[in-house]
Formats: sequence, structure tokens, C-alpha cells
Amino acid sequence: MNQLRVIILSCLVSFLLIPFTVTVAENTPNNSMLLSETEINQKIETLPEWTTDGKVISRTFEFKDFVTAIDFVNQLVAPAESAGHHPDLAISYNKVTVSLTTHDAGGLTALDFSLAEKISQLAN
Ligand SMILES: C[C@H](O)[C@H](O)[C@H]1CNC2=NC(N)=NC(=O)C2=N1
Repeated sequence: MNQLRVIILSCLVSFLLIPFTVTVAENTPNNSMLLSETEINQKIETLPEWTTDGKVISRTFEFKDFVTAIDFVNQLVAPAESAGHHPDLAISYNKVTVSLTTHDAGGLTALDFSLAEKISQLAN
């Protein structure tokens, strides 16, 4: 009899938890969700020297010579690969312009900003 009570009570608790679980899941921001203009403006504030047109963020890094610039490019391969996210790169002698956007989402997502932060740290 007691076992039956426990089973019934467990079922009841589980059913009560379903709407709660669904609500939490719906309101948890996904890394691949497009950011709003307000979110983009907030996030770009935290990334000095990065600029945006609302669809892409980019920054030009300047180094003492070509070899140092290429060394920087090589260093960003590992964080890009581990994020499964890849910047567009333009190399001009001692300058590297890094551009990030989420092609799959058609604009900027949290992924772009987190990789931008990691790339900025490499240049310090
Ligand atoms: C399947 C694969 O993970 C996707 O195509 C990834 C690869 N790297 C990527 N990199 C960037 N910058 N944007 C993407 O949308 C993207 N998509």
C-alpha cells in the first residue's frame, strides 16, 4: 500500500514538473540564437576595438611584421576549431582583420562574441 502511494506521488510530482521544465527550456538562450540589436550593442561594448554593422563583428589587429601576424593567425586555429566556429580572415602584411558572423543563423549570435573575446586575449 505504501509502495503504491510512493508511485502515485512520484507520478504526480513528475507531471507537475513538466510545465516548469518546458518554461525553463524555452527561456534559456541558445548559443546559436540570433541576438537582438540591443544585445549586440551591449555585447560590443565589452569588446574594445571591435566594430559591427549589425550582421558581422570585426577587428583589425596590427603586428610588427608578417611573421608575427601569421603566428597570431595560427594561434586562433585551436579556439576556432574547439568552438566549431571559424572567422573570416584578411591578411595584409602585418595586419589581420578578423570577421565573425554565424552563417547558419544569418547574423550575430553569442558564439561570435565568445570567440571574439578569446581571439582578443591571444593578441595581448
Ligand atoms: C556544420 C558546421 O559546424 C557549421 O557549418 C559551422 C562551421 N563554422 C562556422 N563558422 C562561422 N563563423 N559561422 C557559422 O555559421 C559556422 N558554421
